[in-house]
Amino acid sequence: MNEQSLSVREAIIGRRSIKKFNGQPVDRDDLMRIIDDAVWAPNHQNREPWRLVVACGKEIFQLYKLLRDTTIPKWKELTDEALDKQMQKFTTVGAFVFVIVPEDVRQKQRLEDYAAASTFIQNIQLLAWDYGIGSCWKTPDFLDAPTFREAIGAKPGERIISMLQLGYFDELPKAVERKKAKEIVTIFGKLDEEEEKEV
Ligand SMILES: Cc1cc2nc3c(=O)[nH]c(=O)nc-3n(C[C@H](O)[C@H](O)[C@H](O)COP(=O)(O)O)c2cc1C
Repeated sequence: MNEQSLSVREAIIGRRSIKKFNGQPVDRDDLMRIIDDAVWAPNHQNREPWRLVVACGKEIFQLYKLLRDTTIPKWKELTDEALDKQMQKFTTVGAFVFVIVPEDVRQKQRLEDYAAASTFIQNIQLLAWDYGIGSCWKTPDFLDAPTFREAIGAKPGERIISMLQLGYFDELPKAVERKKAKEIVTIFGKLDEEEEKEV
């Protein structure tokens, strides 16, 4: 159960993508609570354009097999040790969340739905962070592979937009500096210096 309570600012600034997990499982009830809160994301016309396929708890072992077959096609030729090593990037993850979005044929709606689902995913990441759970939004090419889509249960007209990995970690990665507001903001209507002198 969550005892922490970060401010929104602390969660936004402090969250980092975790790419190295320590193998501790994520409790499914915690994950379901996080998802129940994350759905309060902005979304146009309340379409709630997302559904999730989650692998957490003992079902995660089924997903490992799928990830093995998908990413290491010649796995049978490897020693157990070599296979374990290659699989570590998956087997140390505490939970996987595949986020599936409808691909509306209308471009505006499709973009809106992708944007809304992105805010939903960030909600999951920030809420998880508050539980002490790290995450990384991953978009490997295999998310679009027909065999993988079928195994996950993505239907025609749906897109898997994220393999969200969640789990516990021992090391906090260093943040890469972000641009400051003054580097990315143009004040609309602001006179340039020459014009200001003339006024
Ligand atoms: C749409 C999207 C796709 C991403 N795909 C990957 C990915 O495939 N592999 C990966 O390691 N990180 C991926 N990331 C995570 C970024 O690498 C990470 O957010 C970025 O390095 C900034 O680090 P931070 O999240 O710790 O601030 C993705 C992030 C987003 C938003």
